[in-house]
Amino acid sequence: MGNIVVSPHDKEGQHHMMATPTSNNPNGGSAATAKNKSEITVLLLGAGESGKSTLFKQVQFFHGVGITHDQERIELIEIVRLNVLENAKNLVAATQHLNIPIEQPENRETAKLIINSLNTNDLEDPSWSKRLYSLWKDAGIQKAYENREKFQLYDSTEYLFENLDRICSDKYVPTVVDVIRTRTKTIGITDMKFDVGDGKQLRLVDVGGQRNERRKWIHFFNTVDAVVFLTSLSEFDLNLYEDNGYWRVKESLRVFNEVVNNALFYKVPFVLLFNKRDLFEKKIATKSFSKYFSGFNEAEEKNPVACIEYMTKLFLNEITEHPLDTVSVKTLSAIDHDNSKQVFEEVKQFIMTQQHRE
Ligand SMILES: Nc1nc2c(ncn2[C@@H]2O[C@H](COP(=O)(O)OP(=O)(O)OP(=O)(O)O)[C@@H](O)[C@H]2O)c(=O)[nH]1
Ligand SMILES: [Mg+2]
Repeated sequence: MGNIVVSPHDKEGQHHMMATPTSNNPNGGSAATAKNKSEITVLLLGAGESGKSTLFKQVQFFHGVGITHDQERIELIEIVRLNVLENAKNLVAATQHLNIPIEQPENRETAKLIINSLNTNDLEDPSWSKRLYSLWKDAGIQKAYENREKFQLYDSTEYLFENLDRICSDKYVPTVVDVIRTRTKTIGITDMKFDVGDGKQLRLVDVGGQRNERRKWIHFFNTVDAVVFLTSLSEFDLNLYEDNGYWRVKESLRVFNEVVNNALFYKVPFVLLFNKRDLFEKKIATKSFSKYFSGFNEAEEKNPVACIEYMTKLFLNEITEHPLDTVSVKTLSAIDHDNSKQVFEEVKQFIMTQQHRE
């Protein structure tokens, strides 16, 4: 894999980690306006929190793009600590909504400060590591955490609380894993380019997946050479962040249907990535999968392969207008560096092979 040029074109400046601007064009450089034969544009699509940016960051990392500037480090520290605070706030709020008492008096004090006044600067203090960890271990907070399908909580909550020692140190430097585990909803678009041989470059485009971000997708549809659609396997018991009464799986199927059957994508190589396999396998060990899918055989609900086969059929049934021989289905655990590398390599090979067929 040769040179890499990374160009974040994030109009609203929300998601620009570890990248060096190469263009000021808010539409995303030349490929967005004039199709360049030597450039293969691959669009990452999917609903919010499906893992698009996580995969994008992994691709950046395995192309050698690291955290290079002090300013980026400062921004990342802020993002990681903000994730800690948001998770802590959501957990405390959940104890109130679910009527679960926080057991220890000192943890109740910490909870009050979290809701009323704590900010990210306060977290640059090891005493907060102890206080937040004690709160995390409180029986009341743990009970709320066990019921996390009833409210909104980031997937990396446990990871962040288990790493408070580092995160609340004044010497804290975010690691690659911290960056992969941290959530920032994407607003606008981010892209990167890298050589893929034969004098071609692959341009990977990450967009925001939440409802109000999706109207921006259409701007790319004319220029896309392949689509990678992510959906989270572990969202079967969750509702949307932006609409707490709407089932995430239903949303994901709906968006998939709209995209895969779009006339502009007819014959465009299409990859369906079932992400968060790690979380999914943990979840089905303790939660009933069949409760959410009336057509699924309850006797099979602890078997991940059977569950994934079922999900695959569910998604493939949505395809009415797209030739099935240009669709590939894979599973992924985007927080796993090696798995991401292997799966992305397979995705790339699939797209390149499809390109040669044209
Ligand atoms: N455990 C686990 N967590 C994951 C996986 N993929 C992503 N995550 C986490 O899920 C959260 C959301 O991932 P993002 O990559 O931000 O999701 P997105 O699709 O870009 O979301 P939007 O930008 O809102 O569209 C992050 O905290 C990630 O660390 C996975 O395979 N396993
Ligand atoms: Mg994103």
